[in-house]
Amino acid sequence: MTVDALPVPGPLLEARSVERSYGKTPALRAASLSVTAGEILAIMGPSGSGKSTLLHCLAGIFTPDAGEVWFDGRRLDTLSDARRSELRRGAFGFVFQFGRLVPELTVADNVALPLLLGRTGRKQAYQRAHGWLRRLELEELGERRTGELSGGQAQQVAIARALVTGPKVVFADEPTGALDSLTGEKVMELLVGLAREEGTTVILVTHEPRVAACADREVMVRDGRVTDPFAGEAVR
Ligand SMILES: Nc1ncnc2c1ncn2[C@@H]1O[C@H](COP(=O)(O)OP(=O)(O)OP(=O)(O)O)[C@@H](O)[C@H]1O
Repeated sequence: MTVDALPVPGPLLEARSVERSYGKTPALRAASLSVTAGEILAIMGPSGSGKSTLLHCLAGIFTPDAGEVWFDGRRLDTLSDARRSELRRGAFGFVFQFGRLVPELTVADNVALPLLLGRTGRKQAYQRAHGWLRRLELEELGERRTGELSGGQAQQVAIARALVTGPKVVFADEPTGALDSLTGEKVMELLVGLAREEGTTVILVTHEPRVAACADREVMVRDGRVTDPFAGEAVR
């Protein structure tokens, strides 16, 4: 065992005293958080408190200025950019507020894309993409351009794209933020239902208590620190 290896089982993903600033603006101050495999966690907190920055650090998109991030028994923040990108492609899926689908591509292309960017062959990538679209009852949209979708349809396609690689963790940053509340609820039910079926961990940033209520656990970020909203104390 190397110094940078944790015994397994342990937390699947963990931030340890993570600090991160934008220039002189501190966004995270000793933020600590740990998530177990299969858990659905909601991160809440006021605007500007550091939620998105924490999500980006956990996902290995940002590297912390100080502190550590561990994933599946390995130190994530000290990996090279190339290794972190590879790990993100294979083990993580992402759902963003506005779907962020590629408008020049069809729905099926968008869902197949994470596989095509990895090492999956074209035929298999499209088979899997169509399989997910069937599962979501969206198959008839496969050849449409994403600009022709409603907001709710676009988020469902984004969920298919996030899950198509069979990720261990899905990061969702305000996934219902651009939707009306009924559509948002349906999108959340879909995401949570599929994650539970697949055993996928979900880390969800949201402002909406109703969305957070779908999670197994809620934490609050305030002034760059993670707290338990019920205990009002820092989370270990
Ligand atoms: N690119 C950036 N450049 C400078 N400051 C930034 C940048 N991104 C975020 N910040 C600042 O860092 C702090 C935390 O921002 P972050 O986006 O993580 O908060 P948040 O809780 O996700 O906010 P919101 O709920 O409004 O999306 C804020 O003070 C914000 O103004």
